Formats: sequence, C-alpha cells, structure tokens
Amino acid sequence: MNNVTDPAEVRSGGRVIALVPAAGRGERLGEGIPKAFVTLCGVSMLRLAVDGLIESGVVDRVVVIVPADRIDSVRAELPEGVDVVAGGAERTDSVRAGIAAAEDADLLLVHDAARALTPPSLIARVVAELRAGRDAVVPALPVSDTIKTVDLLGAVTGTPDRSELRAVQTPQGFTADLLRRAYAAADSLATDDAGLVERIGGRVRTIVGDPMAFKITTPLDLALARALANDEPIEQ
Ligand SMILES: Nc1ccn([C@@H]2O[C@H](COP(=O)(O)OP(=O)(O)OP(=O)(O)O)[C@@H](O)[C@H]2O)c(=O)n1
Ligand SMILES: C[C@](O)(CO)[C@H](O)COP(=O)(O)O
Repeated sequence: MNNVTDPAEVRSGGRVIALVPAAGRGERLGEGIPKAFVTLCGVSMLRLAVDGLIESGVVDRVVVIVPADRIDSVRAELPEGVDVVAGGAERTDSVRAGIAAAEDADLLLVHDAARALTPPSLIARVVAELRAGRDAVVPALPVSDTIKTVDLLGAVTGTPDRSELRAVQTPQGFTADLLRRAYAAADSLATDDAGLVERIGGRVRTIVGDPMAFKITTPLDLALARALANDEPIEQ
C-alpha cells in the first residue's frame, strides 16, 4: 500500500482513487431501473464511466458505489480490481461510503456514473491540477441561460450576474485529507462534493469543463447521449 504523507510526495506520487457514485434511482430519467444500469450502445452508464476513468491512465484504483442489491452483479460486470460497495439514500451518503472504502487514497476523484461520456482527457486534466498543487478542483462551464432565483411560490427574487455563474461537472478532485475533513464536518446534504469543502473554508478551483461530461438526467439527455455514443468515438 502506498502511504504518502509528505505534501510534495502526495502531489507527485500520491495514490489516486476515483469514487463513482452509482446508487441513485434515476427518477427524472424514468427508465424504471436505477440510472447507472441504463445502457448506451449496449453498455451500462456505470461501465462507460469506469472505463473512462481507467482509460485516463491517471487513476490507481476505482471504487463504485451501487444499490446494495446490485453488488454481486456489478462485481461480475466490471473489470477485476474495481471495488464495489453499497450506497445510501442520498448522493452525499453514497460518496461517504466510497470515502470510507478508499482509506489508502492520497488524492480522491468523485465522479458520477451519470456522466458516462466524460472524456478521459478531462479526468487527466483534473488530476494534473491536483498534482500541480491545487487542493480542490472542479470542471466547470459557463451557463448559457439567464439564471433566476425564485421564492417558494415561483416569484423571481433576483437575477445573478451570469458572468459569475458556472455549471459544475465531475470528476471533482481533492486531496484525500481535505475531502475527508469536509465530510467529517458535514451536518447536512450537499448537491456536490466541492460544496462541502467550501463549507469548511477550502479553496476550490475551477478548470474548463467538457460538454461531453454532461449529466444524463432526463429522457432528452439520454436521447442525446445515445446519439453521441453511436456517432462518436467515446474518447475525444
Ligand atoms: N443515493 C444516491 C443518489 C445518487 N447517486 C449517484 O449520483 C450521481 C448523480 O446523481 P443523479 O444524476 O441525481 O442520479 P439519480 O439520483 O439517480 O437521479 P434522480 O435524482 O433523477 O433520481 C449518479 O451517478 C447517481 O447514481 C448515488 O450514488 N446515490
Ligand atoms: C455532483 C453534480 O454532478 C455536479 O454538477 C451534481 O450536483 C449532482 O446533482 P444531482 O441532482 O444529484 O444529479
């Protein structure tokens, strides 16, 4: 086991473990099965996401987090060496389970099975930023719509300056120590892992994301992903 503690060594030779939360229900997709097991070109989103991480060449170990009743079938489907653990009710719970299983990590990536077409080059760029000295790195893209804040009745309460807004993607990368501290301090759920790091005062750096890393959430997203998976090589 690599047990690097020197910060410089963490950067240069530290062990990278990627967590792939895949225990969601996929209610917005509405396919009737957990989303990570919906297929593109006959391959599950989970398998595509794992393959992308492996193809990036920058990940030492992959831990997937799945519904408890899928553990055995996922072990059979995924390449040998990929670890499989049970998820929880919310994404934050599932990531927490993955962190517990990644005790030998120096650097942690948290990815979504739902971002099945993420190019390996994006994964490599996130790890390169961590190795260059960043503690928390998230891929992000400018938003193309105007974003409004609203109250519970739907009345508009504000229009944030769009130039300051970004839509963030995964994988999000962290030093393992920082992410563990963020999760230890978390007393409520977050919609992304960087949000928990922000809550403990961590500095999170964005890098330019990739449109192919979009999250397959709705039936329209799935139609787009299936069209892209048929028409394009997965690697960019
Ligand atoms: N309890 C949960 C909820 C989500 N996820 C994972 O987190 C990623 C992003 O979540 P999302 O896209 O919201 O997936 P679902 O929760 O499945 O979608 P929905 O909210 O529509 O049910 C997905 O890979 C999903 O499987 C998870 O591991 N455990
Ligand atoms: C983590 C995430 O993919 C970053 O954009 C996103 O916040 C997950 O949100 P979801 O509602 O759980 O899909």
